[in-house]
Amino acid sequence: MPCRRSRCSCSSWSCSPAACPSSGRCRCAPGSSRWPRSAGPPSPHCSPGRRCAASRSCIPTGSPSRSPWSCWSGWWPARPGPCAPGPPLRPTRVPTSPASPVIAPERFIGRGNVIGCPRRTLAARTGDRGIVTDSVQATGSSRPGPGQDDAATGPEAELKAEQAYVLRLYERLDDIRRQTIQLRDRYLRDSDGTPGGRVERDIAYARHASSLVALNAAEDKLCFGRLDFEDGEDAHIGRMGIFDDRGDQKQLLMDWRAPSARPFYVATAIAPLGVHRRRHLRTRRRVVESLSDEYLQIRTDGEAGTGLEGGGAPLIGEAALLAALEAPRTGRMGDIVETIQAEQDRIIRADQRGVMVVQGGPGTGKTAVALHRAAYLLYTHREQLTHRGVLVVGPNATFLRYISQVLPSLGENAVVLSTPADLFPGLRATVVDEPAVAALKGQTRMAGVLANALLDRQRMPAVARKIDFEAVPGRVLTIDKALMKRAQARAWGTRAPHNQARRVFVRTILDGLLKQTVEKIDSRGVRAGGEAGDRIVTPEDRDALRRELMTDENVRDALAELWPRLTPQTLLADLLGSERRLAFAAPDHSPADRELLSRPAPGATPARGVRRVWTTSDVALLDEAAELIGPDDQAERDRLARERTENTDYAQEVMELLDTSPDGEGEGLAGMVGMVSAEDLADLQEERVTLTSTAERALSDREWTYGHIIVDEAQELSPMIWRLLMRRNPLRSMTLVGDLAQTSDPAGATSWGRVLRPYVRDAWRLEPLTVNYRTPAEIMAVADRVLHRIDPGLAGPTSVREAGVLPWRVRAADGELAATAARVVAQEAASLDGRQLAVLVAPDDVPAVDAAVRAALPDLTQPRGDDLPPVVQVMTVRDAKGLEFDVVVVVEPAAVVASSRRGWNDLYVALTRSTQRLGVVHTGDVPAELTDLQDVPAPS
Ligand SMILES: Nc1ncnc2c1ncn2[C@@H]1O[C@H](COP(=O)(O)OP(=O)(O)OP(=O)(O)O)[C@@H](O)[C@H]1O
Repeated sequence: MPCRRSRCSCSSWSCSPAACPSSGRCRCAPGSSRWPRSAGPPSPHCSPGRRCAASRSCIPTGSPSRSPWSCWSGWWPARPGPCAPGPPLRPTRVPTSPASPVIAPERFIGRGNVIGCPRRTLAARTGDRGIVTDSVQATGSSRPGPGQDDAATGPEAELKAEQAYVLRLYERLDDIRRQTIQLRDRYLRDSDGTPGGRVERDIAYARHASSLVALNAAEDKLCFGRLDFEDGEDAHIGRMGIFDDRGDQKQLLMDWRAPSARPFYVATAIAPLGVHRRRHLRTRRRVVESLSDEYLQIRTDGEAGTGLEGGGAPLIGEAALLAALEAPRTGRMGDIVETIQAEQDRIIRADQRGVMVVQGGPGTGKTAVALHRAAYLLYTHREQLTHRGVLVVGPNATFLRYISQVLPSLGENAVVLSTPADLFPGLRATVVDEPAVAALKGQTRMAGVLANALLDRQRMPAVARKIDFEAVPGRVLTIDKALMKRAQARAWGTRAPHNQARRVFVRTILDGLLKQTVEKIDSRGVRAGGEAGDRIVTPEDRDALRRELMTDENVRDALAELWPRLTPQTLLADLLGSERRLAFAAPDHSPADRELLSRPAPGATPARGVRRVWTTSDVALLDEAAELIGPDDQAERDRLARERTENTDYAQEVMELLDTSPDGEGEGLAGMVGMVSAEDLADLQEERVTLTSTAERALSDREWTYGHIIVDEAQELSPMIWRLLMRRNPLRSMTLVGDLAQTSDPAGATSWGRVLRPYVRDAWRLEPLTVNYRTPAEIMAVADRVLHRIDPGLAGPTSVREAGVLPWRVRAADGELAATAARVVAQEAASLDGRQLAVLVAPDDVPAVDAAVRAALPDLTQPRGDDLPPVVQVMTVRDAKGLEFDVVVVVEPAAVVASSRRGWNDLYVALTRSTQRLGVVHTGDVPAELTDLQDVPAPS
């Protein structure tokens, strides 16, 4: 029998008042005697007949395409098991000791000459030995053009030979481009005009147009490497595969993602993989500017000679790598396809199945690796992934703009980029909750709160509901408690989400009301002298009565009251806006927490007619609510009907316009009038709509499931957002990149195991990144002290290079913080030469510092063309997440630390954004970790 305690949210068939805990609220606990054993009506907390392995209670999710049940903290596990406690909260840094099994066995083995590098890598400075590098740079006179004399010898000859080869590649690229354009245009011309032909034409056109985009993307740095093998073979490596169109159709250029190109990124002198020489080509447009060679044999004849015991990181293509790292930042991230390092390559090419976590400190290339992995997976599993799409989630819109060029530059456009806040179609949440509210809304128990909120809307009143219905004798119909309960039980029995289950609820109530109506009419007939058992109401009358009941306003009102049709927005807005509903749905939250939940975000004033301004933390709640409620089919049908009418009306207008237009330009179309109906034209319009790209369809469909999901800054996501993402990827093919030491979101992660266990148990793999490519060693030494403050057990990544400049600090007089910061920034800006500078401040200091810096540097604080950010920007650390700048000035670090619960993590992030120079401006004391920064006087 169902639980009958008045405030019990369990509704389980196996709970009886006697078995209910004395708390007054019955909770089915896994394995307890109250845990239901036989199938009964679904309850928001119990899953019939099964034990939950991962949580104390479970809720139905109801989407037929997915697992029908999910735990509060994840999906219903495939196999039942015992509840397991999570791992300790303490962030666990990946081991960096040589004994670690996760570190590649190859060790770095030195280098020879590096020409044109202003500074040497730390590994070079420590005198490592092994791979021998030679570089050749083109002089103005040595750059050969087509048909130029090739008589030079030695390095110059090499350069000329490469130039000739590269020109040949570009010729082929031009050929392929021409052919693609011809094909594309032929499809346009030759379409047979039938609806099928038009669809075929559009698909072919889209395919060739996208190939053309990829071909154009390959134009810059088409070829960047070459491998010479010990057996005398060689291969050029580049952005795409190119084959000769003559003779034996030999491969001229190998796509960097092809398996055979792998030695370019991982071969070392210890494991040369058959490679004798690795060559990096630096090109500008179609001109080869320089070459640098690494010989992967161990020398025995000189200083750089033998021995494998060098220290430092296993760098590949050091000259090219250093050139890339020393280059000024542009405000947009670039690809690293020429200089991917071995530990990064391993991650990029890893099996797409399962969940892989890439944990690495600042600047270790997590973002770069994640994006190159997307390109690699699309190349390797093109069919599957273009169809289902790849989703890349980044922390905010600024970050997405920052990385937006990387995949297009690799020729890949079929990727959906989104912030967590944009993952609920049709909603653009920009308002941010207070940290305490965001932390609460991010907790998994909010799933239970929403399930309770829904249950609240499905509760039946304690008294019968009377309905005024004209067609029945006495004009009154009654929905009594028994009928309500029967309808409720049948609706629950469908295990469908709320809106779908409503159909069954409504049908049951209507059946009951119809029965009453018929009985009343029949019994009136008996009273009027008929025989008992006579049927006055014919089957046709029954149908008519049913229709009347369905359309009767009073009946509809009663149904809407008993089992309302809901949207996620109404459910959540009603919940957060009502003390009573919150008290019912969140009984385990303290009154103070419930008050926080109901609090509108600071500065968020709803517009007229809008009940609530949605915040970024509401997105996951809305998605969860949508999962419980299910789509409102009726609303969708109404929308489609409305769209259809609009399209037909529009088409009708076009037809009328053509009919009256004078002959001339529109003649062809005007001639069609009379042959084509407005409906046909409307069909054409709808056809166009269905041909939108995978990315567009995926973004507009909440139930879309992606082939692979990549999450950057994954440590920032709340448990509720993880639930949303897992629903978008039931196959659990995911790459998550992040750094637990950089978590700043109050609801963010402190342990990967804790995040993932509810969804995949322990079946996820950890890949570490250990080398910092961004932050110079001098700055990292300071950041490491802050990291030690966060957790003495953590070790930061090893910087790959020094910048040659020590970090410094300037003390400002009291009340002079903003003005001094502006003077410091102006002084730095004088030598910026187009490089990027960021001023990172605590949120409260942004207005004053921003105003002072803008006043001092009005030109440099304006956005540039091509959607590029200003050269000088003032921002919070949170907004700078994932970004990097040539110069960083941190203003009042103590305020950064004090401004949030994870202030030390924020300071760590702030200190590690710079690629060259770091300065600190402060009034009060700096944190002890920064006291030994070089003290310099304030500029006047
Ligand atoms: N193999 C490489 N070759 C050239 N540049 C690289 C390489 N790896 C990383 N970089 C560069 O190092 C910088 C830092 O990379 P990225 O932003 O991906 O690091 P991250 O680990 O995501 O950093 P954070 O966690 O601090 O945001 C970028 O400019 C990137 O282009």
